[in-house]
Amino acid sequence: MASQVRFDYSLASNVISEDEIKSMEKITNDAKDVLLSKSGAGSDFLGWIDLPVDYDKDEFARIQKAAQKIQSDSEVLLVIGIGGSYLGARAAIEFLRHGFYNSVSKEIRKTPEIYYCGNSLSGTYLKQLIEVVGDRDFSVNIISKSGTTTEPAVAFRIFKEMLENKYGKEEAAKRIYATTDKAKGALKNLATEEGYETFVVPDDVGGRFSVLTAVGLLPIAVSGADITKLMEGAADMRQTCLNKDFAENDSLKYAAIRNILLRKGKSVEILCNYEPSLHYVSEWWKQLFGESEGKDQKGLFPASVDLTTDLHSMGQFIQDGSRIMFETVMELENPSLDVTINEEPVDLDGLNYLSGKTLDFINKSAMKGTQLAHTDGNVPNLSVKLPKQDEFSLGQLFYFFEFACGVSGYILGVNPFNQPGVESYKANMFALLGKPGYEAQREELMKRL
Ligand SMILES: O=P(O)(O)OC[C@H]1O[C@H](O)[C@H](O)[C@@H](O)[C@@H]1O
Repeated sequence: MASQVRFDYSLASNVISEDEIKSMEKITNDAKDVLLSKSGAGSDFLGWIDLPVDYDKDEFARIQKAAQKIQSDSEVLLVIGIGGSYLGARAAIEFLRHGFYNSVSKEIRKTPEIYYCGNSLSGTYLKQLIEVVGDRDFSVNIISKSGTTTEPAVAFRIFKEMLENKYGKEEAAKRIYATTDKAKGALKNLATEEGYETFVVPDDVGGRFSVLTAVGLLPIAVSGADITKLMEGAADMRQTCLNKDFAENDSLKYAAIRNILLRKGKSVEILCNYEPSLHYVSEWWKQLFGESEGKDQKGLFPASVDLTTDLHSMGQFIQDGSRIMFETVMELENPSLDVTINEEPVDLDGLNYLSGKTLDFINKSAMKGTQLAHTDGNVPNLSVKLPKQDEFSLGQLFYFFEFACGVSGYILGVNPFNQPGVESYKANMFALLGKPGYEAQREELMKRL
């Protein structure tokens, strides 16, 4: 059997009793039943459950073809999207491909440079990105499920103009790939009008659960990562999540333990990594859990730290500040690359005690030491073990967290699949920008500024 992403809470066993687990097991199994029987709130957004086995195979082939075309005719790919239309692709590419992807030589990378935009409203960022693209050949993947989100729409308008000026309208259209709703939204209309190749975000898959649709798959494929293996990993984890009982179902256990800790007053979960390549997996995870659970004045606040880096900035607080948090450590068990420390004839820096040791050994020692120190400081420590830095493991990890998130949301008693709270800032922003239809609200807001 292929090695599995696993969950381990043994270091937290001092704060969680067997009785608590027994009673949460029942609640967790009920939540799983609600999820799988599609009888809970938001049940029209459960397309992600079967996605790893039940996806559009023709579209999948089209994604691979489009990726090859982009690889052959572009030095740069711009991925325009925000939130769920951005974080999954970036998480995968940064985890699976070279840590200095855009900086290494083309001979090493072999695929186009990839830059992300439409994930902020900074003019400086866009201006500088235009400079980076320069006069090189480029393509654009505009990704927006709704097709109406302001940040990506603004960035797209700018790069669409740049493409049309460079290649002419007809040729530019062949370098624009639109991933959006199958029928509605401004982007869909634009794509139909201009003849762009389009990919579909299924109706029943919400943005933050969409990494295994064209949303994530096209940029990931362009980067040279193997999207077939990514789907296989997710499918493998799906089997476990759907079919195994609680005792052998780590995703269910993770959902259960985090809810036990929440009910004990731990209101912040910090996802930790010891590999820089996992940074954007944490960013993806924060949206997944934050938007799914943070509502009705409830939910764990999902935070993240990169370690050991942040031990030198946030370590003090975690060890010794307000006792409001627990940690979930993503542990990469077998990194694909490593470095060994050499012996120096004169031990001037005092590091000879590490000679012959690998960085991974030092890193894991730092991790274990930190886990014990934080446990002693009353920060319960959970761990998610990731066997390898490869597509199969990452596919498993994505599904592991998605399934836990759906179950955990139902344990919490919220609708894990909507995000009504996101609209408030948008309405204010539109009013302040003078968007037609927001006149009354604009007047009210202007009085407050
Ligand atoms: O894909 P889009 O429709 O452009 O949405 C992008 C993101 O922005 C929205 O405001 C939602 O809160 C997110 O859930 C979504 O992932």
